Amino acid sequence: MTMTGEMLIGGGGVYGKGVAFRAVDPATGREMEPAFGGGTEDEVERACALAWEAFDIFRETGPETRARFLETIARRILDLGDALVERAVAESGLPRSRIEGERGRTVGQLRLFAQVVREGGWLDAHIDRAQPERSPLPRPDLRQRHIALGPVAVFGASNFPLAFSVAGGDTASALAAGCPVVIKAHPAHPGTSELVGRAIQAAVAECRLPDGVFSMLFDSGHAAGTALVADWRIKAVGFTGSRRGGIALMNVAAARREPIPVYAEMSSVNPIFLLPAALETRAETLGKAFAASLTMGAGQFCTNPGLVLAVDGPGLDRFLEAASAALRESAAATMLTPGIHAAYDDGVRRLTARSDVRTVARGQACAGPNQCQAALFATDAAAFLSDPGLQEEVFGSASLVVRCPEVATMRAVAERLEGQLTATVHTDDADADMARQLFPTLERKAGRVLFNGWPTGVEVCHAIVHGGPFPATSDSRTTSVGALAIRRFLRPVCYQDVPAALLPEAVQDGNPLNLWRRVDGDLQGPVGRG
Ligand SMILES: NC(=O)C1=CN([C@@H]2O[C@H](COP(=O)(O)OP(=O)(O)OC[C@H]3O[C@@H](n4cnc5c(N)ncnc54)[C@H](OP(=O)(O)O)[C@@H]3O)[C@@H](O)[C@H]2O)C=CC1
Ligand SMILES: O=C(O)CCC(=O)C(=O)O
Repeated sequence: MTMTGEMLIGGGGVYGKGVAFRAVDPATGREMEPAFGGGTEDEVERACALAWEAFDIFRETGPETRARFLETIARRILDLGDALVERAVAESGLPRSRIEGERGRTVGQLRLFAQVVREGGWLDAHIDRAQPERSPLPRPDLRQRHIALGPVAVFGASNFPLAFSVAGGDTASALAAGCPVVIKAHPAHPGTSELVGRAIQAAVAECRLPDGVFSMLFDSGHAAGTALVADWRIKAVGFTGSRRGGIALMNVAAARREPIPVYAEMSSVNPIFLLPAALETRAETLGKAFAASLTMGAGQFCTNPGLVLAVDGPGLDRFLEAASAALRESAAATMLTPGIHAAYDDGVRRLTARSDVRTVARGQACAGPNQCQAALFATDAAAFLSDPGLQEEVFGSASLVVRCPEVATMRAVAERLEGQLTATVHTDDADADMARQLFPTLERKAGRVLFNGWPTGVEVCHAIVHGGPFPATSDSRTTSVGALAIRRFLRPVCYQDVPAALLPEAVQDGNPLNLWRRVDGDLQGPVGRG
């Protein structure tokens, strides 16, 4: 498949009339062909009009049709073969093995949502039958199911060119819910986006769905993305990126005549709590494993361990020695874009310049453009508690260790943290009481609490939560990874005394979709699915 630089509007390709841009290979700093035409409000208008036209038909497609559509997208992404992998490697600077793994995750995610759609639990069907004889008032017939919210705008993320981009988790979950998707591709990987977008477009045609189910826009500035979120036909937004970008889009969504939900995953430093007995027994192992988690993918994960809390003492010293030794050995790695690299260097410079922060170790020096040289810093709890600026994420392989005088201070620091995607505790048996005391705070602060592991690497499954209180996300009630993500794009509708002939299948008397349903308060299983 050749790249044209076109946006995909419904079934067609349109070369944008806005400012054109090219992808940059961050490993060489060189621009790549072709040039991609930036979108204008005309293309946003057309994509939204088509999505709206497609909405009523798409949301009422049966579970089997929608599941097959998701599986067809997965197959067509795999059919792109090496061309996709090579382009994604060149545009992101990420190693081939990582991109191949990410492709597997993307395809697995689409297939997981196919399974979720078929199973039907997302419809959450309830029936409370009429009680005409009830006194003092009769009860009407009431039935409830969930329906798709409407067309969804998805902003592709820079740091996952496949799994959080054009066919990533936001797109898969929105399509699974029955929402057409208009994606604003990330300008860091437009070629990868076009290839994947064309695979989705071909899947739409193969499954004979309306063209407007999927469109993809480019934007070389913020105008098209802003117009997309402001368009009345868009009913929700999925975003992964910076706090500034996420908040800007939340403000656009909130200022509309009809405000809409924005599910933005933004900023997290993912605190690691090293409890005393764990440090005592395995400080060296912890230090080495921490450095591996910190430097994975040049630290360009929102789950990167950017903050470490421990009680000051010999255990922490041993941890720092081991982590520093591993970091000093770590090669500098290419970052995703020149902009992300510049932001990283700025953040490191800011910390280095502070008198209350000590530079503990740096990774190997940069050997090419846009490289991340890992950095480990330390401060004390008093300094950390007195300056909220020390909580700010430095996106990349940088982390700050906070030395606490006692365990109670670790709790005090935990209480002052902003919302997080993850919180991790390293414990041994002798730490059990302290872990129990910390636990309620961590549950309040984070979407995922982990013990004796590292936060990088998110499992795509039913139980995962990749979310958390602000600023980790804009809405802590849900997740952007895993099966539960479909809920973001659904809303309940109640049908009161609606004639049988008009009732949707999910709440018809004969249970034609063979669902689990709650009928008059009792959970009833589908035939043959016990
Ligand atoms: N926590 C996390 O998961 C991640 C955090 N980041 C952070 O974000 C920084 C920049 O990376 P990037 O991925 O480009 O994230 P951004 O938030 O800058 O951009 C993400 C997407 O949103 C668009 N966008 C940003 N601001 C606006 C706005 N005001 N109005 C309309 N659209 C907007 C961007 O368009 P355009 O590119 O045209 O500006 C891009 O398509 C990193 O240095 C890092 O700090 C990045 C990735 C993941
Ligand atoms: O660590 C992961 O697998 C997911 C991380 C993520 O969502 C992100 O970095 O944006």
